[in-house]
Amino acid sequence: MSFDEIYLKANIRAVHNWPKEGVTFRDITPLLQQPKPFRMVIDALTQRYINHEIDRIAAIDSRGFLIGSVLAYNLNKPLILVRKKDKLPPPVISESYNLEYGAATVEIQQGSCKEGDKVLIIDDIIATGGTMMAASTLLKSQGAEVFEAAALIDLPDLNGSTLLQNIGIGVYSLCAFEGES
Ligand SMILES: O=P(O)(O)OC[C@H]1O[C@H](OP(=O)(O)OP(=O)(O)O)[C@H](O)[C@@H]1O
Ligand SMILES: Nc1ncnc2[nH]cnc12
Repeated sequence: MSFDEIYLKANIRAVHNWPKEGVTFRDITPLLQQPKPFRMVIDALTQRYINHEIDRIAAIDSRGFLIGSVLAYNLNKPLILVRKKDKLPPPVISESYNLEYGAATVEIQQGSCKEGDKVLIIDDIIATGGTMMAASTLLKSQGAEVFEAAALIDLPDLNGSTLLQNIGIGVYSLCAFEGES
């Protein structure tokens, strides 16, 4: 593990049995409350994507907005909001999915991307991969391509990143919690 990964992980709090028994919630609020690790996240993602031909950034409601909007600003790219159900004004398209502790529906506005656009999806965490998968389905239904699915945290034990890679979606994360409670 690199020093940067150890440092980022040290600023993410484990909350056991929340929001449900058996789930270890990875709380990024300590990281957000300190400029240094938050800047590390944004700078690392900016460096990774700055020289790539990406047309748009899609950020996922709500924690993904915190990272994705700053990244879109840094990379000077249009921002697509992938929002929870009934938050975006119509016309929207919807996709439902399961996540580690429940089920949800996400939506994007029709016309938020164009045929052939290369879209980078940003979220805070990949767990089961259901949210990234739903976002990808919505974007692809509009003719866009997913450039990569990027997150601050991966939880490989929940197989989401493997699942995404198996269907041809590249995955990138800055740190992982594996075999850790
Ligand atoms: O890989 P998955 O199993 O889909 O889980 C990851 C998703 O779960 C969390 O979102 P949540 O729905 O809790 O919303 P929030 O960001 O508004 O807290 C997290 O922010 C990711 O979007
Ligand atoms: N374990 C977890 N911690 C934080 N966010 C999550 N989203 C899905 N699973 C999660």
